[in-house]
Amino acid sequence: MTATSTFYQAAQQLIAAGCFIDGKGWVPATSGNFSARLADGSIAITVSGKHKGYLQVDDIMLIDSEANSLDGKKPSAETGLHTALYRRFPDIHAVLHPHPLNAVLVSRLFGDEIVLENYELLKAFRGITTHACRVVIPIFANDQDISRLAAQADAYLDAHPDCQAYIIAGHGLYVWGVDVNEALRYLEAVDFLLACELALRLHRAV
Ligand SMILES: CSCCC(=O)C(=O)COP(=O)(O)O
Ligand SMILES: [Zn+2]
Repeated sequence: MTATSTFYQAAQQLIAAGCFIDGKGWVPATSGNFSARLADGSIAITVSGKHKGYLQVDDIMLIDSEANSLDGKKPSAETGLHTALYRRFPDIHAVLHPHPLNAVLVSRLFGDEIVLENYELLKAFRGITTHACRVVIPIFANDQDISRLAAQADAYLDAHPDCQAYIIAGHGLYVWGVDVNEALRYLEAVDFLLACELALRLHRAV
């Protein structure tokens, strides 16, 4: 397969992911960004400022592993968070960052993490084979300085290498996977589980 067709294939996957994610209402008002790492180590990523539900091939661009544009286009403002995840996890090939309502609400109501336990849907995560386990999703303070935000995530991931998603407070969610489909599965699972925790919190409050 040529480098071009690999890019085209990745772009099609990100476009389809954007349609699906937008259908769920998870990328309002041009929010969010998506990327896929190609076989040669370059990264297909959404151009900054595009509506992620209406992406065209032209709205996906190519960067190197250091976040340098390879085609003159302007990558996502949050590119540094994507490249930091690809550097850390050699096996992942997709990073999805939506702004789902449930993740934003959780970040307002819970502290610096949310603990998910005893849910069958936890088996959506790679390596989890039983509901009887504990998955922690950290909540980081938002920061307009993406290098500082990446350092915050890196410090956490150093200590918690099995972490599969994080929330940025008042902002959104990051998930990653071996491919776009796995990252999408994690996104759907996390959103469902956050909705469960929010409903429980509401139920206990009344
Ligand atoms: C309009 S949302 C503010 C920026 C943001 O958080 C985001 O996810 C989209 O930024 P991008 O540069 O990737 O379009
Ligand atoms: Zn964002």
